[in-house]
Amino acid sequence: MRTLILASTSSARRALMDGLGLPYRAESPGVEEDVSPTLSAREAVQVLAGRKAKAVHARHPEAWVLGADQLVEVQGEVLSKPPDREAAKRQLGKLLGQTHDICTGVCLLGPGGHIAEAVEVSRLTFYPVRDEELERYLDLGEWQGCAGSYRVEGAGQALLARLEGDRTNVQGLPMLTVVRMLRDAGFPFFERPEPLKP
Ligand SMILES: Nc1nc2c(ncn2[C@H]2C[C@H](O)[C@@H](COP(=O)(O)OP(=O)(O)OP(=O)(O)O)O2)c(=O)[nH]1
Repeated sequence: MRTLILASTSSARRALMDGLGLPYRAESPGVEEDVSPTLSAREAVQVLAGRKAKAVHARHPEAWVLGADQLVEVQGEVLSKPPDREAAKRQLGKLLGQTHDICTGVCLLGPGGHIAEAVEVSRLTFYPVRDEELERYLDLGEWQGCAGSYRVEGAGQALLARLEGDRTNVQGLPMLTVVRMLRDAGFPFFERPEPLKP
């Protein structure tokens, strides 16, 4: 039985992997997420996804390891997870009434030097909303732990006027791409659980 490790502390990513039904476990990558400011969002998420996967794979070289990283890009500015409510208000102020890209880098490492990498971009357009509505959304706390300060599968979908691309990519893992990577690596799906030994 293959060992698959999700190199992530993200509950959103775990929820997406849980839905897939493949046996896996999660482990914190424990890496610094600083990158050169000269990198674009697409370049940065690829570098960071690889860094996270490599850190966990170095601890478990016989396992398969999936790492991911996500950033928002709006009018040339790159946004990550807001540290507090005020930062989340500033982020959403940049996104409301605008179109932005959310970029997720993924990296699958396996035994024997297997590596697969991809960057998936979804394009979202938000409604312009009044300040009092923005304050009410911020009060829900969906901004916490989310690049861009919104949850597309939560109340945040009320901000969403248009979405182009993989919706799961917005939540943290581009599942169409993740499934392709896992199939290309020969992962079996829908396996029956091994019978309990008497
Ligand atoms: N549930 C949900 N989460 C979102 C949404 N948009 C962004 N996120 C989350 C997914 C990721 O946990 C986070 C992006 O930040 P990172 O890529 O740095 O990952 P994070 O530090 O959370 O975990 P990791 O680095 O994988 O341990 O934002 C959304 O619409 N819904």
